[in-house]
Amino acid sequence: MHSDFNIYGTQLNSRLILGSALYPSPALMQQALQQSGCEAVTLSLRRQAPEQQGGEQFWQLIRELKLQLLPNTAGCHSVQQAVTLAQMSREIFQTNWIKLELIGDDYNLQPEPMLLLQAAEHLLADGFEVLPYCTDDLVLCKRLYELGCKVLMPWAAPIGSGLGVLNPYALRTLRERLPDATLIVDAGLGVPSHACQVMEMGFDGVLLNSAVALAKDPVLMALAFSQAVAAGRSAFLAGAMPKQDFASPSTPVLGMPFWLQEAL
Ligand SMILES: CC(=O)[C@@H](O)[C@H](O)COP(=O)(O)O
Repeated sequence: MHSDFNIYGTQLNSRLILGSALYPSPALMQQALQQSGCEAVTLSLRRQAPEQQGGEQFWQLIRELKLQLLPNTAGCHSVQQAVTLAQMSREIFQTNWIKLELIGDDYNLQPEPMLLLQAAEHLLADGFEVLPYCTDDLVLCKRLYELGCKVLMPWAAPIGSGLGVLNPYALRTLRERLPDATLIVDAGLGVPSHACQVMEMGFDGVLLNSAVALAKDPVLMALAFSQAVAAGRSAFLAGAMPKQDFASPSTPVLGMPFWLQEAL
């Protein structure tokens, strides 16, 4: 089916973006990415120290997949760090995409909103296509969008927590108030139903890592997430029935049964 999902003009058929860290082995990472059908993968120059990830084998397997690379600035705490890492990533990975992560609190890895705005402005002016990882705060998201970030990545919950959507009201509000922004929920999803939930809300996509990489069977979990994302998207397009506080029989009992009518 034709997809209208795009990131800064690059069309993607899958609305699932996966991370490349924390897998039991590079080979399992490759299989999980393949099984998920994802077309973009996020990776970090800083975190993915070659010796921790299987060295050259890691890069070889990533290259073989021929996915869109989404470098991220994971672990950065200042504008300067994030900008420098983004520039290095652009040179190495040959892409203008940058997932901008700028951490303001080390306990819950919460993004630093003020520095995020500064760094986004700087990178946009430098020709980057910026995907900021942000909280679900409406005003912050509006400011990032107004700066020129066409894609926003609000969190569902802290990275690696697996808690799922902590504030459905905030995410619903973002979707309603920023109808033209591409909104990808990033971080904190633990099980496929969490991904399905945000897709049903009308989010454009999801990005996740831990839930797949740390599953007992990452390959099967990758498949489950891709199915959940597709199901949530179809449900959003189909339009859910309205909720109500009272019962309404789904099998009408008005009138006379047809067999009784015939007998009379
Ligand atoms: C891989 C990556 O970019 C993470 O920083 C991302 O935010 C995913 O979070 P989870 O690991 O909670 O899915």
